[in-house]
Amino acid sequence: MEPIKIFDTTLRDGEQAPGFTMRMGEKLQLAKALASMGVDVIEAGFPAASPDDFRAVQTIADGVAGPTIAALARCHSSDIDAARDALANCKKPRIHVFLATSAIHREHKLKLAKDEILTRTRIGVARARSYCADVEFSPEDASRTERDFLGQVIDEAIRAGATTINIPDTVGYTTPQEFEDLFRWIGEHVPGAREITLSAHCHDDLGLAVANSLAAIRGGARQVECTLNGIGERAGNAALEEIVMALNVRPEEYGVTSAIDTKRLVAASRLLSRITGIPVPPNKAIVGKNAFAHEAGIHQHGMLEHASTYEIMTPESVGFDGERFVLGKHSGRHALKSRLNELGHGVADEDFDAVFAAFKELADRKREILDADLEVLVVSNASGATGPWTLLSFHTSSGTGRLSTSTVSLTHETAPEVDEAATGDGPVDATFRALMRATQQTSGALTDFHVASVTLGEDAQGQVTVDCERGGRTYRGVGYSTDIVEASAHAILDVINQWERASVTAPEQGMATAGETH
Ligand SMILES: CC(=O)SCCNC(=O)CCNC(=O)[C@H](O)C(C)(C)COP(=O)(O)OP(=O)(O)OC[C@H]1O[C@@H](n2cnc3c(N)ncnc32)[C@H](O)[C@@H]1OP(=O)(O)O
Ligand SMILES: CC(C)C(=O)C(=O)O
Repeated sequence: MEPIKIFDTTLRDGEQAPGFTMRMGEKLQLAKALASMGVDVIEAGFPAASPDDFRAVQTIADGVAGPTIAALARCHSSDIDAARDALANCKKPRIHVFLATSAIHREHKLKLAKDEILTRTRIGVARARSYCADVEFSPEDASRTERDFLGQVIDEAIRAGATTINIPDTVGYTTPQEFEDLFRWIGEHVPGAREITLSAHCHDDLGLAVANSLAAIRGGARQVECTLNGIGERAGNAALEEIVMALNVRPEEYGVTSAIDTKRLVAASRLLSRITGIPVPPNKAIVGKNAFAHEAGIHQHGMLEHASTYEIMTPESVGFDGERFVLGKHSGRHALKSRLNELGHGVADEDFDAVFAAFKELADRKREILDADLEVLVVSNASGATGPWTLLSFHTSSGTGRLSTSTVSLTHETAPEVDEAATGDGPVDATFRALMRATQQTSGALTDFHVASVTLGEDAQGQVTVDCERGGRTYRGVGYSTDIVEASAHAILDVINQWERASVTAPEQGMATAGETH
C-alpha cells in the first residue's frame, strides 16, 4: 500500500464559508485535534487576507507539532512574503501559491492572457521556493482549464520549484471518470509530474467531491485536500472523514493508506461543530448521530444476529462511544484528563484547573457529563473570549399576558459590580435589554436566536447562538447552560464583550472581531 497525504483545509477553505468564522483559540484547539488525529498537512489560513488570519497561521505554525503547516498566497509578492513571515518559526512550513488558469477566470476575473499566467506562475512559485523547500502550486479552476494549457502551467510550476501540484475542481464541476482521466493524463504527459506529489482539491456543488477525490487517487493523486464535516465554500469541500473511511473500508479499490487515527474522527467532527455552532446533520456519513443507528425491525433483527449485516464498519472504528468511564460529580482530575485525551482535546496544564472547575460546576447540575458536554467545556475555555464583562447572576420572571422582567448582576475587569433590570417581550428580550443597559450599550439589535440541545435528557445543556447587528455588521455570540435563559444571557454577553473589545482596539472604525459573521 502506498501512503496518501491528508491535507486538511478546514481552517482555510472551511472557514471561508459564511457563518463558519472561528476565533484564534478555537483554531488552535482544532489544529491540535487535527494533529493528534494524524493529518499530514494543516492549511492554517491565508496570511495576506487579514491580520487575524496572519496571527492564526503564526500561532498554529509556532504551537502545533507534527503536521506540515501550509499558508495560502496569491501570485503576489506581498502575499508570498506574508506567508513566509507567518511561517517563520514553523518546523515544517509549506507555502501554497495559487493562480486561476481557466479561460473563464483568465478573461473575466484576472484579465490576463495565457503567457501572463505562465509568467506569473513561474515568478510566484520561484519566489516561494526561494523561501521554503516545500511549495505547493494550485491552478485554480483546473478542471475547466484547456488541457494543453493546464499541462503548460503545471510544467512551468514544476520547473520553478513546486514540490506539490494541486488540481482544484474549484466549482465542483468535474465527474469521477473525467477527473481520474485528467490525473492519468497529467502523470503521462507533463514532464516531471511523476517526480512531484499530485494532489486533488474537490468541491461539492454536485455532491461529487468525495467521489471525485477518490477517482483522483485512482488516477495518481497522492495527496487529497479535504475538510472536517465537508465544510467549505458554497456546498463545501470533500469531507475528510468520508475519504479516510472509504480508503479504510475499501483498501483493495484504491491501494493507498492514510496515517489518520480513525478513532478520533467523531471527536474532531463534534469539536468543529461545537466551535462553529453549526450542527452536523444526523444522517451525515461517518459522523452523524444516526450513522450507526438502527430502528427498523428487520435491521435490528439482522444486527442482533450479526452486526456486519447492516454495518460496513464498526462505530468504535470512528470513535463512537464504546466502553468508557461515566463522568459525573464524583469524578476526579485523572478521569477527566484521560477522557479529554481520548477525545483528542488535550488541554494545556496551565488551563486544566479552569476546565476542571467548570466541569465540577456543571457536574453539580447534571447527572452525567457526556462527551458533548466536555467539548463545550474545552471550546468555552479555548475561545479565550471571556471578558471584560462577566455575568454574576440573573433572575427573570415571565407569564401569560404580562411583560417579562429580568435583573442582571455583572462585573467588569476594571469596574465594580453593576446591577440592572429591564422589561421585555419574553425573558430573552428582557435579559437582552437589561444587559445592554448594564453595559451602557446604546446601539445594537438582536436579529437571530437559535437554541439547540448539546445532549439529550431532562438535564441537558442548551447551546444558544445569537446574531446581533450593529453598524450594518452581524456579530455572533454563543452561550451554554442547563438553563436556556442563562445560556442566552451568556451568548448576548459574548457579543457585548466583542463590541467592547473592538471599541478598545479600533474605536474609530468599530473594527470587525473574530466573532463577526457576514
Ligand atoms: C478558490 C479559493 O478559495 S481562493 C481563496 C479565497 N480566499 C479569499 O478570498 C480570502 C479572503 N479574501 C480577502 O480577504 C481579500 O479578497 C484579499 C485581502 C485576499 C484581497 O482583497 P483586495 O485586494 O481588496 O482584492 P479583491 O478581493 O477585491 O479582489 C481580488 C484581487 O486579487 C486578484 N487575484 C485573485 N486571485 C489571484 C491570484 N491567485 N494571484 C494574483 N492575483 C489574484 C484579482 O484579480 C483581484 O485583483 P485586482 O484587485 O487587481 O482587481
Ligand atoms: C486555492 C484553491 C486550492 C482553492 O481553494 C480552490 O480552487 O477551490
